Amino acid sequence: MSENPGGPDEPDGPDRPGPVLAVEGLRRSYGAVKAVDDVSFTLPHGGSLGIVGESGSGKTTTARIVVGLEYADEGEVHVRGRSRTERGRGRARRLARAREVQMVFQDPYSSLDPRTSVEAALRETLKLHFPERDHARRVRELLDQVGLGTRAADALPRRLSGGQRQRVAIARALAVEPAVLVLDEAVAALDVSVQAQILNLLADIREETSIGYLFITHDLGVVRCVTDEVIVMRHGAVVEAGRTEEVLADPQHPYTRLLLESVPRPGWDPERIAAARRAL
Ligand SMILES: Nc1ncnc2c1ncn2[C@@H]1O[C@H](COP(=O)(O)OP(=O)(O)OP(=O)(O)O)[C@@H](O)[C@H]1O
Repeated sequence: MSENPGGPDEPDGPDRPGPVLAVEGLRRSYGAVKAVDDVSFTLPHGGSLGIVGESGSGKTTTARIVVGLEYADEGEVHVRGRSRTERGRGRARRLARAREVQMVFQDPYSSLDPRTSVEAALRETLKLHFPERDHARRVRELLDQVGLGTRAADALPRRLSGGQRQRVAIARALAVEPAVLVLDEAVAALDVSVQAQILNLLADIREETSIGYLFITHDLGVVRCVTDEVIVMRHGAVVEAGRTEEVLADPQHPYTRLLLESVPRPGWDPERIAAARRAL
């Protein structure tokens, strides 16, 4: 049987027409809570889309549905034109789904196995997805790509800083050569200077590869830095969407304006923001 579950009908690359990721009419409720309420968006090949909103707005649930960690009550997720919402059967299909979309989580401390060295973690992933390849060479390439020296290769996660761990998590995701990388608050736990390094690294990787990014964040600074387009979520629904620079320079929805005004700066008045929030 073919080990290529994608089959010959799975074209790839930036020249392929259509978005790399298309999300249509997603809905997910938990009891009476509409966590995701009719969310649609597309991500072009090699593009970077931010999903921004406050805690509880439905960003993470949307991301988890895209990755396949959560199911949708309604709606469709397509990667490279192929549906992800049909439940895949069999190991080969599961691996193929994992190769389509990878996720980097907020907490680099809990996302790595404390007993596994960096090199072993990368080798494990490579063995699973590309059993026939030269893993030693690929491990070196991946470490190089995320700016980690060979010294880091032998280290256990606890010997690494938060920024280094996040580099390992990114390398492990890249090892799978996904079409889409979902980053859920991936720099939120890091110091500001380390955040900037990781965001620069992600920008470089996007330039070098045709990978598309879906950035889940509450941080408008992150959105400004690394996304081309943004959608703003509130109470599970998309309230505004557009080019990042346009949305941030000229927000149309009162909630987006409030999010922008909520960023602390000199002369900032939290009382006024709280009143505006109550009025919304
Ligand atoms: N497994 C679950 N069971 C019950 N309710 C849930 C579950 N997951 C999410 N919710 C609820 O769905 C809503 C959206 O949550 P979600 O985590 O997607 O928002 P978010 O914008 O990512 O917030 P945060 O940044 O705090 O994670 C919230 O009201 C949340 O309490």
